[in-house]
Order: sequence, then C-alpha cells, then structure tokens
Amino acid sequence: MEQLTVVKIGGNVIDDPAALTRFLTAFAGLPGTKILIHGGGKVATQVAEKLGIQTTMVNGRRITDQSMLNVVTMVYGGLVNKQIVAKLQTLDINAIGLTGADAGTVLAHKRPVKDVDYGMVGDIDEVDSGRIQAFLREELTPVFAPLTYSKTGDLLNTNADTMASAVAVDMVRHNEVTLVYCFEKKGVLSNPDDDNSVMPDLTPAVYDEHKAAGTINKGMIPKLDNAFQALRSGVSRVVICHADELATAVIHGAGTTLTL
Ligand SMILES: Nc1ncnc2c1ncn2[C@@H]1O[C@H](COP(=O)(O)OP(=O)(O)O)[C@@H](O)[C@H]1O
Ligand SMILES: CC(=O)N[C@@H](CCC(=O)OP(=O)(O)O)C(=O)O
Repeated sequence: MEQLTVVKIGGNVIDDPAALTRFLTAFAGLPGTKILIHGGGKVATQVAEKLGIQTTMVNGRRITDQSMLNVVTMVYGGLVNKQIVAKLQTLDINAIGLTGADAGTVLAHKRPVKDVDYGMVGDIDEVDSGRIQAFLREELTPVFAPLTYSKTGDLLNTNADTMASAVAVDMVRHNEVTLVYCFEKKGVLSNPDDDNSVMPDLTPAVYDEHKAAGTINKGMIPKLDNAFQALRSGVSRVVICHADELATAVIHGAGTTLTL
C-alpha cells in the first residue's frame, strides 16, 4: 500500500509567519503523498476580539454561535487556508484548499446540547476518503480548514485535531498512514515547565498517569485522545512533534511516538 502522511499544524505556529514558512517548507519536502490539516484558533480569537466578539472555550472547544461561525468561516476557510495554499504553490506543491463541505469530503452533525450548548460545532459522521484519494491521484495536495458541513447545509466548526484524526483513519482504506501533530513544543513533555522533558514514546497507561497528576493538561488532552483513537483505528504511526522537526520526525523519529 502507498504511504500517506497526514500532518496537522496548530494555531500557535500559524500565528507566527516565520515559523509557518519554515513548517510549510518542511511539509513541501516530505516524500510521497501528503495531506495538511490546519488549525488557526489563535487567529480566530484575535479577529473575533477586533470585531467585539468574545471567545469562550469549554473542554478545548470553541462555543460557536452564529457570529462566531461567521468569524471562523472567514478565518479558517478564507484567510488561513488560502495563505497556506498560496505559499505551498511557491514551494512547488499543487495544493487545493478545502473545507469539509468542499467536494463533500467531511460530513458532520451539530453537536447535541447536553450540559453545554456548543452552538455550531460539528461532530464528524463521514469522511469521503475515496474523493480525497482522487485529489491525490491528480497530484493535488489537500489542505483542510477545520470546518465541516451538515446534511441541512450548515457549516460547522470542528476541532482541527479531531479533523486530522478522522481524515487519517478513513484514509487507511487506501494507504498506509502516518499521522503527525505539529505544534510549538518538542513533543509531549513529562514536565510542562521543562521544554526539554520530551517523552520519546507514550502509552495509554502512562498518558493516564500524567493526566491524573496534571502534568498533561489543557489542549494536550483532546489532542492525545484523538491521537490514540487514530492509532486504535488502523493508523500505522502517530507522532507529536515541534513544527520545526517535521522532516526529522517523519524520517528518523523525533518528538513523541504513541504506542498501544
Ligand atoms: N505535557 C504536556 N506537553 C506538551 N504540551 C502540553 C502538555 N500539557 C499541556 N500542554 C499544552 O497543550 C498545548 C497544545 O494543545 P493545543 O493548544 O490544543 O495545540 P494546537 O495549537 O496544536 O491545537 C500546548 O501549547 C501546551 O501548552
Ligand atoms: C470546535 C473548535 O473548537 N474548533 C476549533 C478549530 C480550530 C482549531 O482547532 O485550531 P487549533 O488547532 O489552532 O487549536 C476552534 O475554533 O478553536
């Protein structure tokens, strides 16, 4: 089976133009077929604030009312996605920018209201990996914004880590998939105050211990839940690493590799 690398890039890197350029250059240089999923939460928060719209996050998810949905659609589906696509074109990657609504690639439903009303937040039902594979066959590199669509024709805001995991899992039908989460730290740290305390590998049991001790917290919890879910669902390798170490992580191993 052909190798495929699915890469997710987080919002703190997207917010730093020099770091984003370094990352995209490394992404462009990866061997074989690849897909990029980007976040952009930090930029969305800044733009919303300029428009007088306040951000509320619950369990790492953005409460998305209609005005916030308009902001994230403009920021993720427009500004961030198209800036990345344009940059990749100059790096000789024929990128095609997509939301989950484009070509019907990622269908979701609005998250039901239980304790929290997240508003227009989407939980993924279906990824059309056959369609994504068709883009790859045409030598196009899909670049996904973290937006999905519903059967009722609404756009929905979906966490980018979740989107990366769902796309990677469905692509297992066609490829041997490596999933890499890139962000601004060197990997999963055993001590969040020490940037050099990277754990080279991580099992669910050790993850649970760190979660209980509070040394793995905040955004790292949903990231790792998504990452372990991908590994359990047939993705061959899942790595969490610094954006500057993407090439090393894919080829030789850097950052944190998850094992079951
Ligand atoms: N043990 C840990 N190791 C690394 N990062 C951690 C850890 N615990 C919490 N974090 C936090 O998790 C964040 C990554 O999650 P998130 O902000 O959702 O990233 P992204 O922008 O990639 O989506 C890091 O910026 C860091 O502050
Ligand atoms: C529902 C939900 O929370 N969606 C995320 C999508 C962006 C994202 O995940 O961006 P990062 O990877 O940069 O955090 C949000 O709006 O913040």
